[in-house]
Amino acid sequence: MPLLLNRKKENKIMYENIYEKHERIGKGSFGEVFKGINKNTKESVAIKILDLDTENDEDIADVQKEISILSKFDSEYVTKYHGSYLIDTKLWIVMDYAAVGSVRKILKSGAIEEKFISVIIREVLYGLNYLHKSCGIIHRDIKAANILLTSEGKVKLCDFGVSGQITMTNIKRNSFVGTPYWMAPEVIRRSNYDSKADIWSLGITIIELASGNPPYANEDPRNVIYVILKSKPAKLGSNFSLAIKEFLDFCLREEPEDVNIYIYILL
Ligand SMILES: Nc1ncnc2c1ncn2[C@@H]1O[C@H](COP(=O)(O)OP(=O)(O)OP(=O)(O)O)[C@@H](O)[C@H]1O
Repeated sequence: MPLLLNRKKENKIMYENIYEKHERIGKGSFGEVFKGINKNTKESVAIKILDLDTENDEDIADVQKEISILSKFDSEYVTKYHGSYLIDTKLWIVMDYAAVGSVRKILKSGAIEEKFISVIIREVLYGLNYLHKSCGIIHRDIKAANILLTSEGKVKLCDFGVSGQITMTNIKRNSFVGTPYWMAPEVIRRSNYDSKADIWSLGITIIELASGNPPYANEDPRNVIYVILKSKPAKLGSNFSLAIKEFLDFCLREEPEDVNIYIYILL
C-alpha cells in the first residue's frame, strides 16, 4: 500500500501515473471527494482530498499510518482503503468507489421505508461487528452520510477510524458542525466510552432514515449536546412496526448490549 510521507513533486507524478481524477462527487467538512480511475486496473475509485493546515510532518505521518492500517481491513461491509498520498498541502485518500453514493444523498428525495431501513441497518451491524470484533476499532461517526451504497445494492461503511484520528491532528475542520446530533451521551460527557457508542449513533441513524433528519435537527449544533443530555431518547412514529420501535429503544439505551445481540435481534 503506497505511503508517501514527504512533500516531493514525485508524489504528484507517481500518483498521476496510477490514478486519473474525474468529477467531484461530494463534499464534507473534511474536504472534497472525487471519482477516479486506477489506470492500471481500470477500476473506479473515490479520492478524498483533505486540506492540511499543519506543517508538522509527524501529524501527517500519524494520519497516513492510520490509513495504512485501515487499508488492511477487508470486509464486504466496509469501504476498502487503497492508499494515501501527500501532495503539497493536500492529503489524497484513495478508496473503493460506491456508485450510488451515501444513504444521506438518497434521503434528499424523501424518508426511507421501514423494509429498506431494516436491510441497511442489518448490513451496517455486520460492518460494525467486523470493525469492533475483528479490528478492535470504534467507528465514531455512524450516520447516513457515512453509509455508502454500491451499484449492486451493497451497503458499506466508510470514514471509520479515520475521523477521530484526523480530528486529533490539525487537519482543517469546520469545528463541531454536523456530528453532535448522532453522539451518544457518554461521548458528549467525554466519560469512558467504547464501541457501544456506535450503537447509540446507529439508533439515531434509524430516526434519520425514517424521518429525513436526526432528532433535534433544528437545534443549533452548539446547543444540541445539552438537549441530548437532558431529553428522553427519541422514538419512531406510529406508522412503524413494534419490532423496529423496540429495536430502536434497545439502541438508545445508555448501556446498550454487545453488537452481536443487535444482529441476532434483527435476523
Ligand atoms: N467511497 C465513496 N464512493 C462514492 N461516493 C463517496 C465515497 N466517499 C464519499 N462519497 C460521497 O462524498 C460525500 C462527501 O463525503 P465526505 O466523507 O467527505 O463527507 P461526509 O461524510 O458526507 O460529511 P462529513 O465529512 O461532514 O462527516 C458523501 O456524502 C458521499 O456522497
